[in-house]
Amino acid sequence: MIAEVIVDVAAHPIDRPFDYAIPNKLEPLTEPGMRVKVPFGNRKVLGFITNIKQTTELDSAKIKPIHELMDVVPVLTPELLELAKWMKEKTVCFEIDALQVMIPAALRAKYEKRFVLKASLEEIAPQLRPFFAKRPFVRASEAEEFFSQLKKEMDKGTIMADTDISQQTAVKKVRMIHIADSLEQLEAIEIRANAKQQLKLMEYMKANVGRAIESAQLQKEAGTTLPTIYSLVDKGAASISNMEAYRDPQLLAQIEKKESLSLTPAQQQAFDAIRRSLDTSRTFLLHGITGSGKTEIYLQSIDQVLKAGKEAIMLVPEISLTPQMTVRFKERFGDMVAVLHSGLSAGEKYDEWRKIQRGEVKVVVGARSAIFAPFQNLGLIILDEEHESSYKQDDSPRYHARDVAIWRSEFHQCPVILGSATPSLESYARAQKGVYELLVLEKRAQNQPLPNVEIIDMREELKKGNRSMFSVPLADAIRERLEKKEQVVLFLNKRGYSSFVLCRDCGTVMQCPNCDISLTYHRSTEMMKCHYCGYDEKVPTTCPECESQHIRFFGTGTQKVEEELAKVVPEARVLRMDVDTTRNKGAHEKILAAFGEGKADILLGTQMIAKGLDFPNITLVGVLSADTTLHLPDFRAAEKTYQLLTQVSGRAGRDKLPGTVYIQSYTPEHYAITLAKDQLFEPFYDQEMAMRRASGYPPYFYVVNIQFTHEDLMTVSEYAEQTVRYLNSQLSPSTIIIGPSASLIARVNNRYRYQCLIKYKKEPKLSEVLQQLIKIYRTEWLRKGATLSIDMNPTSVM
Ligand SMILES: Nc1ncnc2c1ncn2[C@@H]1O[C@H](COP(=O)(O)OP(=O)(O)OP(=O)(O)O)[C@@H](O)[C@H]1O
Ligand SMILES: [Zn+2]
Repeated sequence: MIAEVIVDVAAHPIDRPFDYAIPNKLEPLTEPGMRVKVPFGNRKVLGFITNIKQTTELDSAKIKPIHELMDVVPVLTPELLELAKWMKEKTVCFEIDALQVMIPAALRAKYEKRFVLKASLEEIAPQLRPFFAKRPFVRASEAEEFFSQLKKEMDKGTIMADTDISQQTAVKKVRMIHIADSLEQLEAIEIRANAKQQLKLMEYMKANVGRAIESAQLQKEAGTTLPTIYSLVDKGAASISNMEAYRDPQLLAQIEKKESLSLTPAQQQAFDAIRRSLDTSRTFLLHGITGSGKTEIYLQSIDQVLKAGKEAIMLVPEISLTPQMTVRFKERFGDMVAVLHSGLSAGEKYDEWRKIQRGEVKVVVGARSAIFAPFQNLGLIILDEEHESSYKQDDSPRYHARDVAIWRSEFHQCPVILGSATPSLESYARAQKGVYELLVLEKRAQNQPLPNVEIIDMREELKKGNRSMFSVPLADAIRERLEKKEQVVLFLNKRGYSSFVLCRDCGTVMQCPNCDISLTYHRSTEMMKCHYCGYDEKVPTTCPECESQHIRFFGTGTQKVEEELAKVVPEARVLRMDVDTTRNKGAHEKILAAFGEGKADILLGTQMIAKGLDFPNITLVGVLSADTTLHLPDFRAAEKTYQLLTQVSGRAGRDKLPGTVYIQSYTPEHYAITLAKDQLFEPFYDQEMAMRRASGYPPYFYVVNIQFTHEDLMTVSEYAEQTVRYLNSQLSPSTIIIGPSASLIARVNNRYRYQCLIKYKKEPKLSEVLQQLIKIYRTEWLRKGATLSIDMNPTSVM
């Protein structure tokens, strides 16, 4: 038998499976979807079996055997293997990348450098012998000190360098103690009268005949120690076994079950439409204003699916959204829910994934990659906040979870729900055309009014002499809420700029030496850091250009806002939520829980607090600067600004207390801001669509972004130019090719970046042309140190 294997070798010019012989003894065990270790060139690499067949066209004498089967049960279902082929085609990626992204990191290939002994122990240098005494190989990390000696041995041929796949043992094991089944058996055991500890444990065991208990738990309950347990085990009072266990990622210990709410008429109508279509691959766009009760519709739809014996995937955009959402799902579905997001450790993710694979859970709540949950009987897929750009992966495979969801829904004949208060233009346009079915919730769940939104012209504030980042009305409103013991959310739209270090005398801004970007100032460590390559250095005391001592940080990071805020309302208790304060595991949950319990008056944060928060006591939301996303050189700038403002405004007045929002802006007349004021989505949609039509951007045109990098500026621009010439000669005349031009950040990590853009309406040859381009790249440019990335339907073109 022959296995077709997709190997983990990225640089190969042609992306295709390779044939390997299945050794006889492995034959009955081998199935498609399993991981294997196979020889490739003079290395061993990881691969995935995608097919098993009887014959090969290759010379059977030359065909190499599979080295090792790495799974007992396939990690990929036939459906996912098929999906990978589709992703390769649609996103122009390597099939191996598509396969790897579908499984938890713990199962992905990890290669380990090591040194293998090729002679007898006596033949190598004495200092090296202890290393090889135990095993015939040594890991590179273990022998760092002896590298020069190892090199000498390698020259002699007594030791060889090698890489191997390290199999991670990610399964957690716990020690179980099984107390003997019969009381007689226990009573027959003799214990010396002075062995107090053993006697005490024996009493416990007699009261718990036949029980199996985790060792740690037993030690706690019986007030005993492991040696004592072992001595009774030796006497035959109990037996020990190791049992596989799951890590529990839930910081939220006890969650009580909650019943479903009775739906409002509007919710009922949307729910009925979904319920009627549970056996079809229909896509719904649930457009409901903030606080309109979309989540309740998700929950009740999933309930229907579970009753029909099927499974559901619930996607949320970011980890910060997950805690509240997770709680709501656990309240409703208890142990049926697995959670998958980037805040979990690799082991925790692997455990959650195994629960899905084994059918022990029926629902998964997770971020983007949870779309690959290996359910086999899917009944519903939901994308909450479907407009979020985090649903698109920004490195290979550059897939969009929405596209994958729709592919899987066709495979399983089940519906997809795309939910949002601010749908993406693409989705809304499809709903207008009838490709998606539009469901609308126009009112908040309990008829609460939308918050009253005020736009504040910061230019006027400046004219009045207010140089602070808080306008007078916002500062007054904050004070008023503090008096009434209500809560405030302050939102800093930080994307696109942050604090940098500037010399006030000569104007020099501290730049990263490797990238064309300024360094970001980190107050807690007094360091300046490059967010692109990780370079960091201490803030200098004098300017490196003019030696002035007036070198300061500039800009508005959250820390700076926090300081200013303390001047406005010194008595306020403030919680800050940004990249810095959420670095530790579980930090999101803790901050949000503290705020929910009223332990702070003000929650100050970046993008991560803009959506999902559902706290009854928030009555004021302040947006410190609405403009930062608006002026980014990107065709989605207005859309993103509108979405953000709507989302963040929606955090106010969700319960009984009415909400107010202040949006501060230097361009208050921009339509993205004026229309966000009243959450007027349709007018915004119409206006933005007109802009997109005029400038030839999605959803009127499809866009492909092609980016090159190279250490040498001339080389990279040369490749980009060749590409543009090639595209022009191949693609149809109605297709527009823009560029080549240097990217917005023209150099990262000492590599120059160039890009070009394809805009097309219909381009039957596109896939073929791009494949050809990739082939040129892989056979020529790659060897000369270039990288090429192709992004189909990019979320941004910066
Ligand atoms: N049928 C209902 N009866 C009573 N309360 C409801 C009902 N549906 C939803 N709610 C409540 O209304 C609030 C808002 O609902 P939910 O969070 O589901 O809205 P959403 O549309 O998902 O909001 P957003 O998009 O702003 O996050 C919640 O506190 C929820 O418990
Ligand atoms: Zn850098």
